[in-house]
Amino acid sequence: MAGFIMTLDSDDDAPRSPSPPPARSSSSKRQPTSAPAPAPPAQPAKPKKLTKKQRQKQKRTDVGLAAQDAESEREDEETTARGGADVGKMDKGFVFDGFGGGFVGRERNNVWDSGEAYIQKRPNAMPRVTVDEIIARRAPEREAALAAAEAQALLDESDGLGGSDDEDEDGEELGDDELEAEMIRELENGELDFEGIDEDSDEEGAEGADSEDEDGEAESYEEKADEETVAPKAPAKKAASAADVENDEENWLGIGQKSDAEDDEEDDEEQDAEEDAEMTAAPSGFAALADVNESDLSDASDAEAEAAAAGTSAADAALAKSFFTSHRNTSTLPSKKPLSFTSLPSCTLSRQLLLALQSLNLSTPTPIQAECIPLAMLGKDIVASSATGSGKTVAFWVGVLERLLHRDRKNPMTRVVVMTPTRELAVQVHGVGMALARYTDVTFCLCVGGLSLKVQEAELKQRPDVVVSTPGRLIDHVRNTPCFSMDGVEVLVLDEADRMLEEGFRDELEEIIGAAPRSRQTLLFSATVTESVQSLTRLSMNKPVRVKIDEMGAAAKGLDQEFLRVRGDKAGESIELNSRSGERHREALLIALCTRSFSTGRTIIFFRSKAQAHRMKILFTLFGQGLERSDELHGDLTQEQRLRSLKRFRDGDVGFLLATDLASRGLDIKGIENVINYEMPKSIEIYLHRVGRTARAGRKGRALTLVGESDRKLVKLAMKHAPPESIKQRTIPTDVVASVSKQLRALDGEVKAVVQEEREEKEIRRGNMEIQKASNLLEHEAEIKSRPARTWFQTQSEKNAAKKLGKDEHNSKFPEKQKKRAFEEDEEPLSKPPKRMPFSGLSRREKRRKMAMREEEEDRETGAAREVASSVRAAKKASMPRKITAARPERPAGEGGSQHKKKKKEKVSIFDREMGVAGGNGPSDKRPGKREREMAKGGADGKGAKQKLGRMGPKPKRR
Ligand SMILES: Nc1ncnc2c1ncn2[C@@H]1O[C@H](COP(=O)(O)OP(=O)(O)OP(=O)(O)O)[C@@H](O)[C@H]1O
Repeated sequence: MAGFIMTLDSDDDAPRSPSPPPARSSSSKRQPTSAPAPAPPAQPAKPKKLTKKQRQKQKRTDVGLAAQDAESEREDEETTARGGADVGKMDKGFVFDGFGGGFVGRERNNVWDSGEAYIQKRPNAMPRVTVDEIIARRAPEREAALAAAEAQALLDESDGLGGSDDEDEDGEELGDDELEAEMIRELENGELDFEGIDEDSDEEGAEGADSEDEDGEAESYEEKADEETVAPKAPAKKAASAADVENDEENWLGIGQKSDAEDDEEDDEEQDAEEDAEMTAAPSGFAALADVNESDLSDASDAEAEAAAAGTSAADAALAKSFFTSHRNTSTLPSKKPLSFTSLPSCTLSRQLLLALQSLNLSTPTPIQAECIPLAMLGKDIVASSATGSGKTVAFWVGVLERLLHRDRKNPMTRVVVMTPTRELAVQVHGVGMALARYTDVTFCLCVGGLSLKVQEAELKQRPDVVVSTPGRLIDHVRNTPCFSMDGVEVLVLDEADRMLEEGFRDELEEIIGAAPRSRQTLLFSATVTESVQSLTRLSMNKPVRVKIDEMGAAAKGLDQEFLRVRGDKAGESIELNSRSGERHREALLIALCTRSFSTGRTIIFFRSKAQAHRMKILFTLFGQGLERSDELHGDLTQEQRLRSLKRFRDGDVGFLLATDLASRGLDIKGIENVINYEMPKSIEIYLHRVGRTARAGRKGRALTLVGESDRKLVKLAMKHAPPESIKQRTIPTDVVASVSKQLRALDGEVKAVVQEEREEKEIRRGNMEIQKASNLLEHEAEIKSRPARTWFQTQSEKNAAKKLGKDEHNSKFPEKQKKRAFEEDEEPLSKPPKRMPFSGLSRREKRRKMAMREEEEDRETGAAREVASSVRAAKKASMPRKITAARPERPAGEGGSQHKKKKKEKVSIFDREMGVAGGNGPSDKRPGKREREMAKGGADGKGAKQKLGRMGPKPKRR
């Protein structure tokens, strides 16, 4: 991680006036203090000899003046810059006065880099080979293959066989080309969705770089697109359906259409007929969204959907009334003059914090800040929500830090815990806190998974005032780090609170709440705070104040939302219904978009699964044309890789970040201009958080979502809270997608080869790890064994169950068909039926039975190995010191068996025993089994029996 630079305490724009010491991470005396600006050479009129003390005083004054001058100059520059067009407007008259969109950048501190100090240093660890490296490694091979293919094509052409692909290629190739040709035919016939570009996308089309020739070809695409829009190429017999599709395309978002009662009546019959047709014949797919009001989305279901999205019901509303302390936003009243951080109502911020805010170019509080800071300083519990990018992080930090400035310094302990759902967000929040506390003596520790436990333990020993953490690592420290406890916690902050209250975090949250004192202050922040009081009651809050700035479901003000409709490969078929070909089309669409309309600026692309994001990274790199400037961000990477990806994206080294929902919440990266959703998540919350990565802090941004038929409800919800002019429909020219699709198909072999190499690399790495582990164990056995085992509050199965629950909850927000769509790396030709899993289609019971049988078979096969293992176990047990107990009378032979046997023996009546009956309930004289006979032979102490048992091999599994 040599690339990481700690610039947190760089003094680039820190005021040079005398200031309190900078905030530090508890172990980090590592931060150098701000260097004073060089003093200008003093030119006294009459040189006069000064004493040492006077000289020092003079120097200090000069430095102070110089710093003040520099500061005021900088302020002038900033004021000019702020007047520029870059400053966006927020509702309720608020205008972001800073540059916004990131505490990172030229003049800001790289708050993200605060995680660098915690990166785990494993000198012996084998480095992971990235996709880029593998593809670079394979470059010569690939070039050779391409050259060979070209030569072959030339040869074929000269032989007169090259005219038709269908005739001259071998079987496999022919199949692919046939499919390709068919697809192009369908596209041309209007059966597929990729229609001509519309007016909205003209501009972008012109900007876009093309696949082969950056300028010329892009223009020609555009021309074609225009032609297609005006007069779509379609065979005569298809003309009618193509026109239908065209109409459908034109109004499917319903922009500018009103659901008037009159129109309703007129349209009703038509719609009914359409709906019927949709239900019976091949559905026309994505019926115009303009009709959504009248068709399947009735007002009632609308309200339902919204209530579901907001998590509310009438009962909830009543409960909420009694649960919350009523609060009226005062800072957003129309009559109210714009506030500043120095004139917040009923609170005065300390100088240190004001200086820090100023150094971050923050002078006017956003509405959420103006409301929450005074309440937080009063020690109130808060449940706060406002749109993405509206400054919630500063809103909680300022109040918390202000309270900390009045702490009892003689009694150091962790008083504030801030929790976030993801590690990256924790790094960011920690960085912002450090930046705001730079002129205070407040100490911090970042405790997140994937980063060094040792560094964290060392810092926790120093009793930092603030711990920023993810839930899992926090619990780990509470249980296993002796010097850390949550007994002194006075403030608990849950950032992205609604996510933290989801099932996946439920148990962990309960554990943390249980560990913190009841008297603490609890602050909950999110753009989509849950309205369900039920889940909030779990946090045992004390009459919280509900601060709500924006409507639930509202996206950031400067956001343009575009939707690109995706259909399946047959007319009217939704993309979800034919997964594999559907996936191919989406891939082609995405690549076409990224090479044309989204080729400039920074774009974050969201995928539902890690596999999808990774596959797309391979495709992007192989496809080239600017797409190789991309990185992936998901849970399959190491923490170091994750942070590095973010850094490269932030610094503009890569233009595309291919991410999972890991990056959907909270991340504040300056300069993200575009967000693309590879598919629509099935919840408005996830959608809002994803698209909220752009258009932050009053800036402009663009979000594009590929939508299928089943996404209609959500598209409508997204449209509901957005101004109509911010909603756009995008289409891509048919031939562009077809051409991309063809190129992607040509890459299939290479993709497989890369995946194979990755697999091999992984195996090698795993093998090396095992060797490393074994040699560590041999070398440091005593030390390793003497370490106390780390404990966890759940058993492994409980942990797995909780994990699964969380996953299920997240997945439930995607359509059923998409859930199964996880792309298989070893993809089969489209014509083949999907691969069936073993035992798929069987009932659960039958499946279990079959699995048990298979296990048994395996057991039998590996019987020899098991026998050895169990003999070793038995020998070990035998060599263990025995418990010293009072001597027992020797049992008669055959009675020293297992617990199970003992129980059986207990049932034998005294009468039977005296009569010498071997066992059983009656005098039936059941013949002793093989085990009993072995035991009887083994002697009274049972030792021999155990050894024999080992030799006998594993006990057969119960059916
Ligand atoms: N008072 C302010 N004036 C100007 N810019 C601000 C102000 N407060 C915060 N910002 C800027 O707003 C950006 C977004 O802030 P922040 O990350 O806190 O948003 P958020 O509301 O937490 O978003 P999300 O819901 O996505 O987590 C930051 O980059 C910051 O620079």
